Amino acid sequence: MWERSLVLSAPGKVILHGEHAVVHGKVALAVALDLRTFLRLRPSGEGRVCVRLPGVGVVRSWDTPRLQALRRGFAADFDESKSPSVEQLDTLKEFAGIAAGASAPESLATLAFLYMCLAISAKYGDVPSVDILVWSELPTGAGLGSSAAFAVCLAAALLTACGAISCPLKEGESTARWTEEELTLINSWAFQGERVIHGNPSGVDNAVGTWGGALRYQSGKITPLKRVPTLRILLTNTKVPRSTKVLVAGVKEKILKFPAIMNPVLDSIDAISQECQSVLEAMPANPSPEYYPVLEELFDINQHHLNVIGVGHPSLDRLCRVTASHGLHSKLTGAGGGGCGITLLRPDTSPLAVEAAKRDLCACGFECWETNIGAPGVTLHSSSSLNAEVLHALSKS
Ligand SMILES: Nc1ncnc2c1ncn2[C@@H]1O[C@H](COP(=O)(O)OP(=O)(O)OP(=O)(O)O)[C@@H](O)[C@H]1O
Ligand SMILES: C[C@@](O)(CCO)CC(=O)[O-]
Ligand SMILES: [Mg+2]
Repeated sequence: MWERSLVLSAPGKVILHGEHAVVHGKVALAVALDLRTFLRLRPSGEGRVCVRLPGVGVVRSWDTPRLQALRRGFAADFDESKSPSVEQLDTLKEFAGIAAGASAPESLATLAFLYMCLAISAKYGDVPSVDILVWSELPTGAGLGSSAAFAVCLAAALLTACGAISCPLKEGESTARWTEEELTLINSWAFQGERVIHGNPSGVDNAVGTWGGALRYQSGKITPLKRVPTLRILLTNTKVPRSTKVLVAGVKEKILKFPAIMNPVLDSIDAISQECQSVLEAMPANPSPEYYPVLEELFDINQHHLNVIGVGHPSLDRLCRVTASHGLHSKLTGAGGGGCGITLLRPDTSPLAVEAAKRDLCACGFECWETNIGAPGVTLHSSSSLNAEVLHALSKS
């Protein structure tokens, strides 16, 4: 029986360059955000697994013997190296009463939870009777990697609860992280959760959620950036809803339809990521303004490319126009089609210019805030180390 309570968290992410192209083997540069998803796991001695996801309106619980019977009834093996099969997902949908083609946030979140719970139980031993609550500072479905932060939290909690990885938080410590080997296992199971939610993810979002910091990602290869300057980034949420799964599928369709037109665009995005990496690694920790014109131009070119591959949106065009009227450069981040955009702020951008841009963006109905990037990856917390807002959210849910 599991007897400990755990609280852990994983960060969201911002993709500087390479979204979508990374699904097709190109380079992406991504950084962890100071907005996180939190998961609390508590023992529940009732022979039930209970999951509450207030962000998507889910409250579900299942008897552990029913879950065990379902897992035993699966013909195919669960493995972190194999994609969830259509048959497995159909069986889980039927079990959870989710309609065949359902793609609502609550259906995908429930399905990802059930898949990970059963797959991890099948491989490492049954997940004990627990009560799981997930709460997030991230907007859902807005391009900031909320699905990956959710999947990373679930992977870390479930692997810990069934003993596949350690529980590294010692008495008296406020936070702790897992070993590299354990992080690799968390990342590979989080990727499975992303596969349930996204269909065909590249893995960049869960890599950032797991390792945090700033990294280069290409075809599963994760390389922390050598040096990351302090970048000031304004994040704007257009609040236009969209689905990463649908947008990724749309890009694939376009590539299949117009390979000779689309592949050079993806190659150009790849070159932008590489150029940006060279500039960032050459910049001192507190860079002077001279480095910024290149970074700004790369934002502009990539934003055009993202429109060409079909993931722009009038709200994002508006965001770019509004910030351009204040001399600032923006691009969409994540899957596009609405969601969030990022605006690069120069060290010499005056607070007045930032305030004026924010005011105009808010007047469009957008929400915007300045962010810090390079946050730590998945982390265990002692309850006493959590800030008041998180404690409040976890206790009232
Ligand atoms: N806090 C949460 N609780 C439960 N499920 C969540 C939570 N956050 C995200 N999800 C799941 O992730 C889905 C959103 O994922 P999606 O990939 O479309 O957007 P995103 O991850 O926010 O953006 P992007 O992939 O572009 O960075 C939701 O539909 C839901 O199933
Ligand atoms: C659009 C995409 O490139 C980034 C979503 O944050 C999808 C992926 O990499 O899985
Ligand atoms: Mg996502």
